[in-house]
Amino acid sequence: MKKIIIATKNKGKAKEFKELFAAYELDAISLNELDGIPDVEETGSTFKENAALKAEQIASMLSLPVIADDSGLMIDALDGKPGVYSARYAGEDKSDQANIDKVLTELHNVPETKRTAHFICVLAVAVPGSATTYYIGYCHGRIAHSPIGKNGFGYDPIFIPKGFQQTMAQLSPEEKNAISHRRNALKELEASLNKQDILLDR
Ligand SMILES: O=c1[nH]c(=O)c2ncn([C@@H]3O[C@H](COP(=O)(O)OP(=O)(O)OP(=O)(O)O)[C@@H](O)[C@H]3O)c2[nH]1
Ligand SMILES: [Mg+2]
Repeated sequence: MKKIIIATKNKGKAKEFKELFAAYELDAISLNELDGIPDVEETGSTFKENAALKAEQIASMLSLPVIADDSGLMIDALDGKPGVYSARYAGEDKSDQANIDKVLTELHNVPETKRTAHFICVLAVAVPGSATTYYIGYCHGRIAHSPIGKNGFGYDPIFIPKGFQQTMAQLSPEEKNAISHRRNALKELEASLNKQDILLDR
């Protein structure tokens, strides 16, 4: 099976990319499967900048084509927060539980109709010697009043996708992968997947 490298150390993302790329008969290799890859500092102020930093630094380190995902949750009542800081919203230790608690506290007293939010995923494709390309996907929904469900990762237990009555964490992996921001970004990339030199033969 051909391989593709995804510059992430997030186990939830890595699992979803394995599942999503399997549909294209591609094996998505995350940084957790490679030895000695340092963390890339996410110093950008936009999803695009951070996705580029991750993809380009790892691509130049490995001299191989690399895809990176920078993603997050944007809540309308919080002026788009947690946004680019989604992973570290409640602190540097990147605790999903603490992030969820912080969001629910901030949305305390915000009524149903004002709890709208969306996930965003920006994929950056870095190929050594070529200009980096970008693909964006969204998933719209609203924030629940309490966490429910055990699937997924991050804010999934408090995110109810549009058209659903359950949280993302109550959906099966197949259901999430059919509607997620990551899926929608990958749909944009799909057309150039075979055109671009981003697949590894070994
Ligand atoms: O409920 C969720 N379902 C999702 O599908 C999802 N996608 C992103 N997020 C949140 O946004 C941060 C990304 O930050 P991020 O792109 O910097 O990734 P990260 O730091 O976790 O790993 P890496 O890929 O950088 O190694 C994550 O940690 C999560 O908090 C999600 N939450
Ligand atoms: Mg990160």
